[in-house]
Amino acid sequence: MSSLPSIATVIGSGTMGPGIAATLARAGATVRLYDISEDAIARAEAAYGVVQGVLAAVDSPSAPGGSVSFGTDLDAALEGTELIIEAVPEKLELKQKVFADLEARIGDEVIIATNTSGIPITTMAESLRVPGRLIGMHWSNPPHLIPMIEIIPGQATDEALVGQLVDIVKAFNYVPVLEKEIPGFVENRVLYAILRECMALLEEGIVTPEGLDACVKWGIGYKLSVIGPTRLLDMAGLDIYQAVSSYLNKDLDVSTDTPQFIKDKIAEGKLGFKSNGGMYEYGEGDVDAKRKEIVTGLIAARKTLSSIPNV
Ligand SMILES: NC(=O)c1ccc[n+]([C@@H]2O[C@H](COP(=O)([O-])OP(=O)(O)OC[C@H]3O[C@@H](n4cnc5c(N)ncnc54)[C@H](O)[C@@H]3O)[C@@H](O)[C@H]2O)c1
Ligand SMILES: Cc1ncc(CO)c(C(=O)O)c1O
Repeated sequence: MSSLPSIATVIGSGTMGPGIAATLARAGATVRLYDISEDAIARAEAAYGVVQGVLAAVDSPSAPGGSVSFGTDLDAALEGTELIIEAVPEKLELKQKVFADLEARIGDEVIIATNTSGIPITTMAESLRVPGRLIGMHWSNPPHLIPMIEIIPGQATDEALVGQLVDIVKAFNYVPVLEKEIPGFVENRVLYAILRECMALLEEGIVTPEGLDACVKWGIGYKLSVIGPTRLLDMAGLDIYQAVSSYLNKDLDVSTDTPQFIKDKIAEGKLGFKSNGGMYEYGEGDVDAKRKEIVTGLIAARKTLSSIPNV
């Protein structure tokens, strides 16, 4: 755990911040979780116990001395910090304002890692006093359960920082995936390619939502959780891939915009779990039950996947 910073600060305690803070703290870091919203901090404090239980259940690496403190005082959150992880909403101007507020308070040696889902690091760094300190650190949701982090240097990122962040990620036993900068990074490019085809199949009435979920979960997710797409091609045979891709690729969806039926749902206020309806409808208590089922499933799957060889 020697590469782990002693003190780290997480900026933004919404969906991602608390799980990120808890993961670092369990590995031994003193973590300060900061938000501008008192309500968000209160929610994060309430959720922290649950997240700690989940980390214990998956046997997440643990070292003594770690802690999370919660607050809306930025100066206090930054005192002595070595690593800042920014997890505020995905808006370039907001992130750049946050970076300016941070840089007014920290020394040049402090690392800023951004959890952006895909805004180019190079663009974000343009407004920084010390552009070399900014690097992409894309956690996957839920961050305390998915043990993989994409690391994306921008054009201005210090070369030494790349290796340093790789070592930090390894120190809490996550898998660092180093990438070149590209919109959406690798994980979301693959996910959005899958989602584009899925939404087109639904829109054309080819399959029901239930059928689609079962097909992707068992036919694709189950297999890919064990072998990965590159190895899958070796298992299937490159000749089979050529035979199928030669007629299928030209038939796949290539739309460049969000599907109209998704836009219509959003216009009706159907956003998913957060509005008790989206792709599916949810009655009283259904969303909480589904959330629990998802966490239980992810815990069980992570334990299993951690216990089998990387093939
Ligand atoms: N939600 C996901 O599944 C997910 C996954 C990977 C990456 N990300 C990325 O992580 C980042 C955060 O996403 P999220 O889903 O946690 O967002 P969120 O909206 O749930 O939470 C953001 C938090 O930031 C706070 N905030 C707003 N302005 C602030 C400021 N100036 N200073 C401090 N805090 C401020 C808000 O009060 C809120 O609590 C985004 O860049 C997002 O794209 C999200
Ligand atoms: C649909 C979707 N879009 C973005 C993200 C975060 O980058 C996720 C996720 O689960 O992490 C997602 O599911």
